[in-house]
Amino acid sequence: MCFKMCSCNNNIYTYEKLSEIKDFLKEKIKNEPKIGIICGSGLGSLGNAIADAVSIDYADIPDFPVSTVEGHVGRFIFGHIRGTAVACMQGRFHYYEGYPLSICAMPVRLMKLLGVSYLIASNAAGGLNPKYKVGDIMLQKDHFNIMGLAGLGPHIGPNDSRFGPRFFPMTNAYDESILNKVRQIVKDLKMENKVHEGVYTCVGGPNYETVADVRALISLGVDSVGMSTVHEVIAARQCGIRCFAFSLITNICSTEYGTTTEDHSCSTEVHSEEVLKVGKDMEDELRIFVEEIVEAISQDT
Ligand SMILES: O=P(O)(O)O[C@@H]1C[C@H](O)[C@@H](CO)O1
Ligand SMILES: Nc1nc2[nH]cnc2c(=O)[nH]1
Repeated sequence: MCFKMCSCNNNIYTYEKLSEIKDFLKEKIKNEPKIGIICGSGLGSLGNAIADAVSIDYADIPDFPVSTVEGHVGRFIFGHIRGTAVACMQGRFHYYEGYPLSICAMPVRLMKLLGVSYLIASNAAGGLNPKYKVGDIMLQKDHFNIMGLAGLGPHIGPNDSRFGPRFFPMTNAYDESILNKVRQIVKDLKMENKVHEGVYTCVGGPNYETVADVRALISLGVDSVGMSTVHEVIAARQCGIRCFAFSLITNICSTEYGTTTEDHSCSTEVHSEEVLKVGKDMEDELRIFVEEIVEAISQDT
């Protein structure tokens, strides 16, 4: 299948096509997943604690895109976390890979067809809020949809109401009742010193931000910047999935021009190696954090 799409959005992932993919997956999995989990860059190990795991590589799913980025394995893991059936994406699709936002967010619609009613999305992000440190976690209280303001979204083009209404609110995009449960988990796990709440934004990437970009985003009230999640949450809210998302702060975005070192790099530059390393360093702590969240959500009826 050709993944090229024009901006007028002839979405190849129609309801019928996603139903075919759903049927293909359903034959391979034992239980209907209740919670969908999307692992951010370097955070794939969140899926390693899944019991009764059935792994399905994206490459083995008919007509499915593939992950092209380091830190994104490119497979679904279906199974259980603390007794709750989950569908975990070890690898997501990004706009900068050349996929339109409708394809980047398509797996969320697929998860809905599989039975998912809650989404936990994670991302690696740069910290803009001066209080943030590398290794901190930012619970997404909200997002600022820069790409949407520029007319890009997962839902541009003809609307199939089986995926949800044409117009829908985003006022409570991030579910307050899940956030309350997570606030309690943060206290119980004694993580208050490294957990914040803030506003995330997704930019097109794949380059990181200039100093001017960073200063502008800060002035707009944004606390963390990445290259994903927003369009996934939009697709999720359109089809009625309740959402929780968090950023792992993998680097601090620089508001000052750095000094150039002898090898012509810059003292304040961010590199993808450090982004992935911070994810790796945090994997055990984050896995427990996500397990607790799954358990708390599963008590919600
Ligand atoms: O998939 P996420 O949003 O975690 O990935 C972020 C954005 C880029 O893909 C990558 C940059 O290092 O991390
Ligand atoms: N756009 C963006 N994405 C990131 N992902 C991890 N760190 C960053 C960052 O600083 N900027």
